[in-house]
Amino acid sequence: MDAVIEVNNIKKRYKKRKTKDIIHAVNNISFTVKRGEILGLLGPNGAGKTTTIKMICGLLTPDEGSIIINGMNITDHRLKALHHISAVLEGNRNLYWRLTVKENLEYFAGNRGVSRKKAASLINDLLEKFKLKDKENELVNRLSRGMQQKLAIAISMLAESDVILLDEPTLGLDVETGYEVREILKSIVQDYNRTIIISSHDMDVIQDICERTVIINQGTIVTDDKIENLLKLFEIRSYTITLGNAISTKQKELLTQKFSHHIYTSDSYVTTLEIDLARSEHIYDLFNILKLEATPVESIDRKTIDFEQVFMKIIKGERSNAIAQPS
Ligand SMILES: Nc1ncnc2c1ncn2[C@@H]1O[C@H](COP(=O)(O)OP(=O)(O)OP(=O)(O)O)[C@@H](O)[C@H]1O
Repeated sequence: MDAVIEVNNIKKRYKKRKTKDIIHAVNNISFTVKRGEILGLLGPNGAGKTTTIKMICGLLTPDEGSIIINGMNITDHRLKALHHISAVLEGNRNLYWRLTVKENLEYFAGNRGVSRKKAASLINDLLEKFKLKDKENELVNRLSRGMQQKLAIAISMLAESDVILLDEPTLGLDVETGYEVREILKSIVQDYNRTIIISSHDMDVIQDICERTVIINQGTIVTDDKIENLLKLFEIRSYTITLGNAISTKQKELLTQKFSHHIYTSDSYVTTLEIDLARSEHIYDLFNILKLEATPVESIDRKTIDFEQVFMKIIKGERSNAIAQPS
């Protein structure tokens, strides 16, 4: 496998200032990222995403474990390894607000050692690609948040590094600009063969642009899999069953004992049972409960499920044993 990044058993602890309590922000995380991949790093607030990203781009040093970039350990070959990484962490905060769009690009090109000759054509390409050409002479503090975010990502492209790390790149953007940023990120991977790690709370963005996701909760990985697989897995196990009549108290008790995640609704029009099965063969247990009172089954539908629901189920620990455990 052509791994650009290998994260091996990294740990990071913080000490709370007042109480001196230890927080295990990242607790033994391992994953790899292949060239040309867009990996989504997900997790609820405080899960450890930013700490992980900051360790990969060298802003924090892991307490334990190693990070290998293009075969180089960042502890042993810090400068060389970090040369392959660009990060957009707090978007517009890194820009020079009193310089124009073009001046910002020129400044950062010089800063990253791009020759003047090469910089001119590179900057022109980026202005075109990011649809910022007509704003090139505008001061950054006059730009919308979306334009500033696009400029921050364009700047991350100047160093021509293999990997781009993005923390919440669409946060606070309107729908149209958010969409434009997604398209730009996809094309960065396709046209420039870059690798992207993106952290976001926006599941639509993750579902749209990432093939694979690493989900972190309380400093550890709970899932590392293709988004497509996770959707399929949960869709297959989530059913909506319409029943011909209401079920008895005995049946309700058995359902609660057997299936921790189910919703039963019954009114004068319709009786339905929404149920998640940990294993597909558990459907037979359900049929046995229905058979007790000869409850007729009118229809069985697989529930359609979006990635946001999958994410919530995984975070709440409702994932089935069938989900691949991180190695
Ligand atoms: N400098 C710090 N000092 C002490 N604790 C910290 C520090 N930075 C982060 N933490 C704690 O470490 C844990 C992980 O934080 P981190 O910012 O990595 O999470 P996150 O997944 O990026 O969260 P969010 O989505 O809210 O940005 C949290 O409990 C956080 O409060």
